[in-house]
Amino acid sequence: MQQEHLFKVLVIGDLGVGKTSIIKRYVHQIFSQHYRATIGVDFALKVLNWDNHTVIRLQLWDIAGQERYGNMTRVYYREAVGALIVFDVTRASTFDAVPKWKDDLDTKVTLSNGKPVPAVLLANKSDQSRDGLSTQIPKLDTFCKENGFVGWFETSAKENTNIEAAIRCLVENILTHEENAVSDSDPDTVTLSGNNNTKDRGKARCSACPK
Ligand SMILES: Nc1nc2c(ncn2[C@@H]2O[C@H](COP(=O)(O)OP(=O)(O)OP(=O)(O)O)[C@@H](O)[C@H]2O)c(=O)[nH]1
Repeated sequence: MQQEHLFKVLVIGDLGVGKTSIIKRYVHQIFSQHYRATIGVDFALKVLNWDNHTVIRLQLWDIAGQERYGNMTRVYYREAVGALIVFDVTRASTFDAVPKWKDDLDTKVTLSNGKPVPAVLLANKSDQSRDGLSTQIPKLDTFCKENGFVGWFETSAKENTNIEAAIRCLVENILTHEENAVSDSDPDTVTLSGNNNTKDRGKARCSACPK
């Protein structure tokens, strides 16, 4: 029997870190150097044929970086089941803002069982030099454990590095949470298996993926 899921996923992080570019690369396979700030929120939909009997509709919410200083995020975050938090490896201030974005997320939305929504950290623009962040990147495993991220990936929207892998990691974690939530009430739950094929390069860690 065919299973369908609709997952609302937030893409958040400071101004200009590459949120829109990551979504455009993932959904439309395009990249542009041209920067146009997102105002408020934008949306994109990606349909994934996850396996032979599972279709996933990913509703990606591209939230403007400037919203960190606004009050709208509570409205945007409602009913989200996962998040990508993005920083720019060329600007340390965008990494310093990551715990603020994570706090914002965790205080404004939780899963139906009260647990935090799974979040994956993206170190974007990995095609550029890491400037002030060269000492932090090797410590991202520890940073993720301390800040409650399920995994992290060095990504490049420009070169299409690790974006599919990062989103697959997030979806695997969302599915795991869903299974746990359903199996609490339904002992006949079917276990889903993810697709782990990847050609992506770059450093990464995902708690739901085989090591
Ligand atoms: N070199 C490089 N540039 C990138 C990458 N991703 C995004 N950019 C550039 O960074 C700039 C900002 O990208 P956006 O995707 O608009 O950033 P954003 O996070 O959506 O910005 P806001 O909507 O203002 O929050 C653009 O000029 C992009 O071309 C990347 O992986 N590598």
